[in-house]
Amino acid sequence: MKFSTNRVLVINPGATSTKIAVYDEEVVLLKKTVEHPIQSLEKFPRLIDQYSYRLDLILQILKEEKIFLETLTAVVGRGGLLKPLAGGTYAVNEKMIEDLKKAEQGEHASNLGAVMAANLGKSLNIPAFIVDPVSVDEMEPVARVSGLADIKRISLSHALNMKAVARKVAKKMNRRYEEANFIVVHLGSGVSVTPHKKGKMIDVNNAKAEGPFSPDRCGGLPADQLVNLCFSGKYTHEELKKKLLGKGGLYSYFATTDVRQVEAMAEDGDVQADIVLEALAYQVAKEIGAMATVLMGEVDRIVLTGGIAYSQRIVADIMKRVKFIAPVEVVAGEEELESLALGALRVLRGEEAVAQYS
Ligand SMILES: Nc1ncnc2c1ncn2[C@@H]1O[C@H](COP(=O)(O)OP(=O)(O)OP(=O)(O)O)[C@@H](O)[C@H]1O
Ligand SMILES: CCCC(=O)O
Repeated sequence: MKFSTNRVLVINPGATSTKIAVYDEEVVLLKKTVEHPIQSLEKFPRLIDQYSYRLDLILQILKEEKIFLETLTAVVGRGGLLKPLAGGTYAVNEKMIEDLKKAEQGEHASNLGAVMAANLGKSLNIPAFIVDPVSVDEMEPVARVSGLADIKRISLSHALNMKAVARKVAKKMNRRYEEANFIVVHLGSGVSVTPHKKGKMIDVNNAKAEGPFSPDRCGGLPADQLVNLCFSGKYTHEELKKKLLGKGGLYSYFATTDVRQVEAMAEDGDVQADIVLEALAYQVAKEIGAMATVLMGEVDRIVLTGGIAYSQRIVADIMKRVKFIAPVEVVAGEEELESLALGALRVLRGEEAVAQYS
């Protein structure tokens, strides 16, 4: 029997875990994180091959929690590395699944979200969606120019959390997201700094390759020295890619991606830990300054979000450098499950038109 209210299953696959939730309208019925030990994942040659393994675990949890599949009215998954597309809630379709399976834009755990949602949606005969995937691209033409004709700047970011948080802050200000200007900074394992101009992310540091360094990524590097490193013979192509993305940033200095551990080292008198932490905040602040020029100084709020926004030290270090630009709002942590549910609900309630991927 279907519920008269909307009951939405939310699936957010991450690198080493799958987070799921069930919402009855905006009320959380279930929230769970299933950890995937590295040994369970490494037997799959490609990320997409993990699909049945992860889906079976989700179905098992729903069974244990006595949430019957026939009571679901929609399913929403995190969207992955699709073709560049505008923000919004998208119906999952064949073309999307084809592109994600081919992973032409790259492998990312979130690529599994739409695939799992599609399968469940089809078998239960309910709509399946994704919301604001990593490849949301609302950049203005001028932002795409890199400075080398062979290379075009691309938009890969924590769009889902940043757009949801910006909507939340706009609501608190009694404004519509589409009517205000924000600089939103996601401070997670990766860092995204985005100017949102009246509801559009008109520029962004590609969180996989540019901007500030992060706990596990190097961010933008001096090009000349990077080229020398590439041809030094010390690393294969794969090794270097992993070094820059996964073993870069804080990890490259301290063999940990945990900001709290590096903070503890700094408190114990480790001078390098102290400087590198300050540099993280310094680089983020510098990027915020750059994005303020993108918005020509018309910034209603700077918003800091993501796990590192729990760090009083880093937040204070960023704030002291950027508070002259606009008031700073801190929304620590991420609310990706809620953001996915709300995106699906906006469409189910007819508040937003569903977008089509082609
Ligand atoms: N209380 C805290 N103080 C300082 N740092 C923290 C705190 N809690 C979490 N972090 C840091 O936040 C980072 C992880 O953030 P988050 O959970 O948003 O990232 P993620 O989900 O792993 O990756 P991403 O957000 O890039 O998709 C880690 O470096 C962690 O050490
Ligand atoms: C590439 C931005 C998204 C992520 O790092 O998870």
